[in-house]
Amino acid sequence: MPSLLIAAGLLLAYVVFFFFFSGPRLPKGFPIIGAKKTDWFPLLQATWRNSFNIAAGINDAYRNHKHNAAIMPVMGLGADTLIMLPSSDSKFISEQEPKVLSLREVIINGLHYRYTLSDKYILTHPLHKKLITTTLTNQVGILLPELANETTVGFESQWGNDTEAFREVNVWDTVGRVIGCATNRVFVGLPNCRDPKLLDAGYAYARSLPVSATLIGWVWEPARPLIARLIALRTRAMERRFAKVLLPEIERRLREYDDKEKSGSSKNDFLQWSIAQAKESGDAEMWKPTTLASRILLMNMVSIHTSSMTFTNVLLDLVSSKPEYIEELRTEVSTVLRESNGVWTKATLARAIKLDSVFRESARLNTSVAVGLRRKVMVKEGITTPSGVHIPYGNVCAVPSLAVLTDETIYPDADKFVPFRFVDQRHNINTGDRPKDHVSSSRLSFYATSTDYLAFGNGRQACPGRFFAACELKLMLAYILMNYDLEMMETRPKGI
Ligand code: HEM
Repeated sequence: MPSLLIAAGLLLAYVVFFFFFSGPRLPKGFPIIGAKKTDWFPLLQATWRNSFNIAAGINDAYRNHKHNAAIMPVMGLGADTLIMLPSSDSKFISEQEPKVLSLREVIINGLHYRYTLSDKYILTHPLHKKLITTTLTNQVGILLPELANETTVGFESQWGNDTEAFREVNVWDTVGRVIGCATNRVFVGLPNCRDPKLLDAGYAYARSLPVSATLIGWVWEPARPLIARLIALRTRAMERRFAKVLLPEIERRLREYDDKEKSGSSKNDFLQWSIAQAKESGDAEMWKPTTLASRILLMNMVSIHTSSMTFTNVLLDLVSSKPEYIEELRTEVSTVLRESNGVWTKATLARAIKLDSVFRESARLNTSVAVGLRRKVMVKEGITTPSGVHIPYGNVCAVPSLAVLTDETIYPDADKFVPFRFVDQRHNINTGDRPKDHVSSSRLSFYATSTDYLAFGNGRQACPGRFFAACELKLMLAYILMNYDLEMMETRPKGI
């Protein structure tokens, strides 16, 4: 009995410490989303409710606190407690530089990279972001044939090429595999991109990381250096496994780079660009083989799950809609391809506006970014937003993006999948005798962000990989449409 009492006392002390004394100073007087008047521990009980039904919390924030801020306690979003701002503050947040409001700090803290990633250098020197925005985005057109080849090889192996009988496939698993190979074709090239050991380790790391990070988040901070390391053992083992497969290739390329420095390498992939970038920086830490391997692992982390989720959703939306939509898409794809002699180029993809709209619409309805524009306040004096909210240093703010993306006043029939919604909007911009407004029209393409469309975030810290992702995913869907018959489903499987 006494030991039970001691355990209960310790638990209570922990809960009180965790929720009332840990973390940054919260602004006072704000309503708590998810709390009820009858709650004994409003913050604690609201955390529980919000974490298990985040959509309800977000919709509550949007409906009931449209013009004022509220506190949203929730586990696992990069902070124990978010300051949910009215969406009218989205523009202001989007415009802030990382040294004022930082997304990276949210990611690093949320995923507890201090314990879950061995190489800290890539966190303090996130040069991969520059490579994504510049080299990767510029090279996408040149890399399309390789992506197309990997798509064909991937689907033939995952879905087969039986022309007689339908076969049931697990979309998430098979698509994840194809995307893993195609993306790594661009990251590390052949033959490593098809190495199941590399793909499995990258995948396992991405799966175990959020679990480890969530568990670490529950550990009392002073005890973390010890306990967190134990929790992260599996995640770190996956990181080592990934590096083990890639290290021989990295070391070979580093030797080749030094030999051929004057003549240049024949490889055109992310690893090669990272080596060149590291060597140009003159900082030997940057070209340590393990640092380069961790950078590629991080790239796998940020790209493959997001892209697989987006693609799985688009496919499920289409097969649960109308066969006419699929036919319209097939007609568009075959027309644009015929016009470019059967070769995919950036321009060919840009002409497939129905294909583009389907992705934008599906990502709107099924966004994985329920809480958008998460940013940590980095300035000691805190920030004051245009809506008049003052957020002290160290807090994490956000906006209810899921609710914005399904707001009837912005997107009529918001709960419905309307695949060509953005094609119609583009036509409305360019009807009549007015000169064609290509700029406004392109603002409705899949990768375009705005305060009303936060599937890729928005502003200075929006997803840098979205141009690449959009090209890769559209190419893959076009392939499926032209090479497979899809059996329609009566009910759209629920996203979990
Ligand atoms: C459909 C697929 C994808 C989706 C839905 C997606 C979504 C996002 C979102 C919502 C953010 C946060 C932006 C913000 O808060 O303003 C983000 C950040 C990021 N994304 Fe993506 N992403 C995708 C694919 C990719 C790919 C393919 C890459 C790499 C090639 C990538 C690299 C990154 C990086 C590095 C960041 C962090 C940016 C920073 O630290 O400032 N993403 N992504």
